[in-house]
Amino acid sequence: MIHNQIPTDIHFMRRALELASLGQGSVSPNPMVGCVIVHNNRIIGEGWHQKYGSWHAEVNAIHSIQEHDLELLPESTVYVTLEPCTHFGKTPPCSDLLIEKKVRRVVIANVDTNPLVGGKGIEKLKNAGIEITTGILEKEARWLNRRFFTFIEKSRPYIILKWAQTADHFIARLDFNSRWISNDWSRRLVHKWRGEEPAIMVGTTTAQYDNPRLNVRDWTGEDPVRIVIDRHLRLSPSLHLFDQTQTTLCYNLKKDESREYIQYIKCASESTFLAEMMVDLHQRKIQSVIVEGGSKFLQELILSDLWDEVRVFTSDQTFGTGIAAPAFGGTLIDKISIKKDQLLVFIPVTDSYKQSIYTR
Ligand SMILES: NC(=O)C1=CN([C@@H]2O[C@H](COP(=O)(O)OP(=O)(O)OC[C@H]3O[C@@H](n4cnc5c(N)ncnc54)[C@H](OP(=O)(O)O)[C@@H]3O)[C@@H](O)[C@H]2O)C=CC1
Ligand SMILES: Nc1c(N[C@@H]2O[C@H](COP(=O)(O)O)[C@@H](O)[C@H]2O)[nH]c(=O)[nH]c1=O
Ligand SMILES: [Zn+2]
Repeated sequence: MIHNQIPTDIHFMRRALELASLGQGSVSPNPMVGCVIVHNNRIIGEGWHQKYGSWHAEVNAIHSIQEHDLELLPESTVYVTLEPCTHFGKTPPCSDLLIEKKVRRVVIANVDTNPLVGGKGIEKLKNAGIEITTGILEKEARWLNRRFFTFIEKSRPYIILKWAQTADHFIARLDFNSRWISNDWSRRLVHKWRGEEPAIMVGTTTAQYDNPRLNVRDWTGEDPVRIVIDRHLRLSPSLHLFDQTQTTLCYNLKKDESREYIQYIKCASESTFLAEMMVDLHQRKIQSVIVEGGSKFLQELILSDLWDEVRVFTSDQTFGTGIAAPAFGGTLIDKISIKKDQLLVFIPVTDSYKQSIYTR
């Protein structure tokens, strides 16, 4: 590659990433993918993967090209955030399409670690004589698709732990009342987040005392699948979680049972409970989950290294006494003030690829 091509490649890949991000919340368990087609520094086509099961980014980008520009394809560069696919999934392989259109060059951010694709797309394009560049904005693209890559590489959902704590680090009063620690604006942001993940999870005591709805009310977005831990089936069926307005999965040690909106999933033992739950969630293709407490359950996940992001709101209220917030160690990657609340975002210390984005 000619050295001075890199700033140009970064410029157009940034646009492709921007387009990819428009698929957030609609494409899971697929990755978000964006594509930009460029001829002589002019964008002639753009597209992104818009919905699970629908056309891939490359197809949408090619379809967006105006009739009179189609002849430019053999002299064009395709910027795509993920290696083009080679398999017949819900749509035909994108690598075949790019070969058929005889594009000159393909620039890729991430090689796909999906075993169905893994390097095969690049190989196929190269064999067809197409020039390939990889690794442009690789870390940024991996961060955007962190849910997808974690799901594929760790065979479990990407796990976001979220809680609100007082300035003296309590998540509830001693009588289990936690309404409300964070302010209206922070809680509205949480509703946006709920719409961004396919599933939301809480522990038994939280389900019992808060009787949460766990839906998206203060933002627009699809309601996530609700997941509750109730190992000994102590929860009352009259809770909102079981109101049949949305699917609820209940992981327990007692029974397997499937009803229209409620599925009880039995894990074999206490000691393997969390691991079994992860296997089951992976099988159900639940790519990510936001865990909204309580403290005990969050702590169990932290102790088992089952987390990828912590988002914690700290308000200016103090309780003096109460249920302590979970303890954890992580690397701070973001800090935002929301009126008087402070939102801090952490990732595990060991996640070097994510950290490198923030420490450059
Ligand atoms: N401020 C905030 O952001 C939030 C505050 N809250 C507050 O927190 C309080 C409840 O929190 P807390 O008392 O900590 O309870 P939790 O809601 O965390 O309930 C404890 C959970 O941990 C499970 N558990 C315990 N040990 C294990 C293990 N080894 N493996 C797997 N699971 C395990 C329990 O299972 P089981 O019981 O089935 O045995 C139960 O589901 C409420 O007052 C609520 O209002 C809740 C959420 C958020
Ligand atoms: N108290 C508290 C939170 N509590 C979380 O919100 C849940 C209630 O959800 P819903 O019934 O859908 O409104 C509750 O069970 C707990 O998980 N969240 C916050 O952002 N800030 C707060 O101060
Ligand atoms: Zn494809």
